[in-house]
Amino acid sequence: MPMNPDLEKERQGGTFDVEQLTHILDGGRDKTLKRHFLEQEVLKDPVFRGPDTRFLSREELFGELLRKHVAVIKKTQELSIDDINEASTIYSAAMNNNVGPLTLHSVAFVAPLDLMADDEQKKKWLIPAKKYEIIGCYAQTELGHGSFIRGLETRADYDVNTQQFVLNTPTETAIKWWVGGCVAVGDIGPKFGFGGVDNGYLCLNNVRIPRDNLLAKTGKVLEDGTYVKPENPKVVYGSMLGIRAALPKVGAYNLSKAVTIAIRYSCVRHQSEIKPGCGEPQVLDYQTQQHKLFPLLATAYAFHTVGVWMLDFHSTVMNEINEGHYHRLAEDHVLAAGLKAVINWKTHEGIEICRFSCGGHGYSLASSLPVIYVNHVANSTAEGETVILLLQTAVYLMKCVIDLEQGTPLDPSVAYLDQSFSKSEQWCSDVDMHSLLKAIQFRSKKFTEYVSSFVKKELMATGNQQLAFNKHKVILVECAKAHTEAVIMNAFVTKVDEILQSNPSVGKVLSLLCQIYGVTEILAHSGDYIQYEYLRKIDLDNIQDQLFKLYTYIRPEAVLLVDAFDFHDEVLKSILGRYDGQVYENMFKWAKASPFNKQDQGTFRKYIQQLKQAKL
Ligand SMILES: CCCCCCC/C=C/C(=O)SCCNC(=O)CCNC(=O)[C@H](O)C(C)(C)COP(=O)(O)OP(=O)(O)OC[C@H]1O[C@@H](n2cnc3c(N)ncnc32)[C@H](O)[C@@H]1OP(=O)(O)O
Ligand SMILES: Cc1cc2nc3c(=O)[nH]c(=O)nc-3n(C[C@H](O)[C@H](O)[C@H](O)COP(=O)(O)OP(=O)(O)OC[C@H]3O[C@@H](n4cnc5c(N)ncnc54)[C@H](O)[C@@H]3O)c2cc1C
Repeated sequence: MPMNPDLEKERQGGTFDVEQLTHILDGGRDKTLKRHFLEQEVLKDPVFRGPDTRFLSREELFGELLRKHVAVIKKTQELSIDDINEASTIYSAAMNNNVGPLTLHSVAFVAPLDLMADDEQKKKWLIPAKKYEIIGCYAQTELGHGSFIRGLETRADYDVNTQQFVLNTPTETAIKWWVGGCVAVGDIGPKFGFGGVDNGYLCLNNVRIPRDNLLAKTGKVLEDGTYVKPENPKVVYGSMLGIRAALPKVGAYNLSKAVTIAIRYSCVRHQSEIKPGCGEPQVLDYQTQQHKLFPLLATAYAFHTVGVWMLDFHSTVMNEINEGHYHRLAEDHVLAAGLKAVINWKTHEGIEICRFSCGGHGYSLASSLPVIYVNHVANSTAEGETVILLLQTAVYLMKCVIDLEQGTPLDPSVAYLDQSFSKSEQWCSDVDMHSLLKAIQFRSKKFTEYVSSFVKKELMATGNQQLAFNKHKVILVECAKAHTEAVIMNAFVTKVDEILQSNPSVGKVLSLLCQIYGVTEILAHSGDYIQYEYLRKIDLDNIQDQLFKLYTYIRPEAVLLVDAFDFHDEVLKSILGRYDGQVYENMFKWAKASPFNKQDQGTFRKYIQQLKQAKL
């Protein structure tokens, strides 16, 4: 199909090599080539062809996705793929923006086995689980409790005579609920999205399991029922850490899809007139459309950068723990918690803004933006609800303030809390990314000190830490968000500095995005900067001008920056986001193909005719 002339023109501009940026995003040219190969292995294989999942009922969708997910597993085994990113490429190429039914098996069943099973148990369960010879799920949440793990009611009573645990869900609120991939007892019913996963319920009534079913690499129960505590009790929470550490990159992936769709479509869509008689401009030429989408484009790059960094950090900590070193578990936990919470929340807001920016066609499943949204938004609840996780990060920051007072060294990701910040010169409208980072770190430091003063006062008054925290949860959450933004901006600036050395033209365009991210974050909290006397009104006015100026620099690069995400049309599965920009013809073709247009529903005659007979 010929290229839409608008997109063709967009692709003639730009100041950087798109392919080189794709290689950077993938982690190198070889990884890009391998990704292309794996995508083609899926796209050319007829087993992955099937009905458009956007037209399917819940039951049909589950069946079709299970069929495809099994084919993904077979293809992954056939190609002997064990790299997580490569396996994800095969999965994403097949799933059409859905979550596959066996996802929980790999992310929530295999991972804890890897982390907490001893060698014997690994042989017995981990090896067959990795081969899908046994399928598992993660049944932690109950009807009555999800966030508050210490409130879970399920019982596991040890029967010393039979060396067994007797499992019971003694109350209705104890029923295991939301269990993804739980095909045992029942499905919890239709959901907002996640239609590909059969989230189930599980009632346990004197279910007996052998003593050695308790994963024994950390804690264990001896034959006489004695419980041997793990060296570090918190490692038991580690099974939730793995998914949380991966979800920032999942957020970046989903936001990258949404901005690709919205920016390409905004170049194809012409609407209204700026100068009468001079034709309808591309909607991306409106400053308001740029204000919706360019901060999100910058955010997608920022989230990808910090998502890759988080996964590397987590993998290093897990290797340390496997060797018995737990000193970085706390930092890993609060980084994963804060990044998972902030990134997934801002991503689902961003996907919605992308949908809105496509007008009516964004609301159609033809755009796939609703599909991407409803499947992504679960990530702000699943694997740790947003506020719950931010509170974890906030409590850690309160401890950092005490550590600072006591002269205890801080973890690297919070070292800036021990720095002094000063800004004397007036900001003009070309503030560099390092100065923006310093400002964001300054705000986080001041906010942490401010919140800590309230918590301390409350602690003095009540002597109860939980009460003190509970009274100030709103500002504790904001404090955790401020710190997480400092982590994100630091990762982005560090990566862009590195790229400026290796590939100046790519680095330069990314530094513009980094400035957009930083300026947007500062303007979103301008009151704090005035209150802490770090910025004056003139500074804020100047960086507002800077933001609009940055939009003019990014405008000619925008399509190339989303092309660099390199989503194959079959992976993006969006008519608005097609690489060739041939939207209208394909929208009409897609609509005509809808089953709703295929068979005469018969309902018209059945009901409307009655009205006519009723002599209106
Ligand atoms: C492609 C997308 C796929 C997505 C699939 C999604 C599938 C979804 C699966 C699920 O949803 S599984 C269920 C997830 N459930 C949760 O996340 C529950 C959230 N709640 C908790 O984690 C805990 O209740 C809590 C909020 C952490 C509270 O724990 P607790 O009541 O024990 O009190 P605290 O004092 O806060 O914590 C004790 C101690 O432990 C440290 N800690 C807590 N969590 C972790 C962890 N994950 N890793 C390491 N350390 C942890 C915490 O910092 C405290 O340390 P100290 O302060 O005592 O030093
Ligand atoms: C798509 C999806 C898939 C899932 N898959 C699984 C799975 O496979 N296995 C599994 O075990 N679970 C699963 N879950 C459950 C998930 O882990 C829980 O929903 C999540 O942990 C939130 O707990 P909750 O539902 O009890 O919400 P609640 O904790 O009841 O939250 C309700 C509200 O109360 C607030 N709140 C709660 N506690 C506090 C507090 N201490 N301070 C301040 N505010 C508070 C929360 O912020 C929230 O606004 C899944 C959930 C979803 C949506």
